[in-house]
Amino acid sequence: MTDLKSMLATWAEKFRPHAEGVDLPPHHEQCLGCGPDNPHGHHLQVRRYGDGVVAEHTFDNRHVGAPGIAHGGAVATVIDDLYGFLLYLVGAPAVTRQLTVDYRAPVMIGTPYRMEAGVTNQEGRKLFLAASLTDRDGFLVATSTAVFVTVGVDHFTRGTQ
Ligand SMILES: CCCCCCCCCCCCCC(=O)SCCNC(=O)CCNC(=O)[C@H](O)C(C)(C)COP(=O)(O)OP(=O)(O)OC[C@H]1O[C@@H](n2cnc3c(N)ncnc32)[C@H](O)[C@@H]1OP(=O)(O)O
Repeated sequence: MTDLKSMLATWAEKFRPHAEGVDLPPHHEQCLGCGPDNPHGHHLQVRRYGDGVVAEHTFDNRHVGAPGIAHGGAVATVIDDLYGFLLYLVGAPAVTRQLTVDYRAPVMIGTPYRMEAGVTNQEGRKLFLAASLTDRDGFLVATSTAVFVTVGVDHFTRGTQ
């Protein structure tokens, strides 16, 4: 299990201002979306893009639903994790309260996609987020919205008790 103390030690580093186009740090080493040490993970790499974030991502054979097509849950996982990188720009930890995905076309295994996400509105603790997934021709394959709610760091200690 990821050591919470070591995660907290990197917290200030993660929430510092990030330059445009530079890779953002993973949430932690074992994160299913972006953790480099998770053998089952997606190893998502994300950059700041203006006020939002962007990633190029290719699903592989670990993420198959129908043959040759990515599992919808895998797609939702990666979108959810992409939203998690917006928190570095917002400057506060938050968790997913609601996630919707509109699957407009199949997401193909072995095909690179561009994913973008941004904050559309903020009301108190609630962050309203939106994301898109497009193929190399700019065809819109999936869209998403989410509501994240900011939490204190103590929220993350539950899994370690
Ligand atoms: C330190 C270590 C850090 C580790 C790094 C991790 C970084 C992150 C990694 C990221 C990885 C990826 C991310 C992940 O995988 S995050 C993991 C998946 N998510 C969770 O586990 C969250 C589970 N839920 C909770 O813990 C609680 O529900 C929380 C704490 C979120 C809020 O419980 P709380 O009891 O406090 O509040 P509430 O539930 O009454 O609601 C709060 C507000 O929200 C409004 N609302 C609700 N739904 C909607 C809606 N559809 N449209 C509009 N509004 C909506 C609602 O009306 C209310 O508004 P208001 O009445 O206050 O105005």
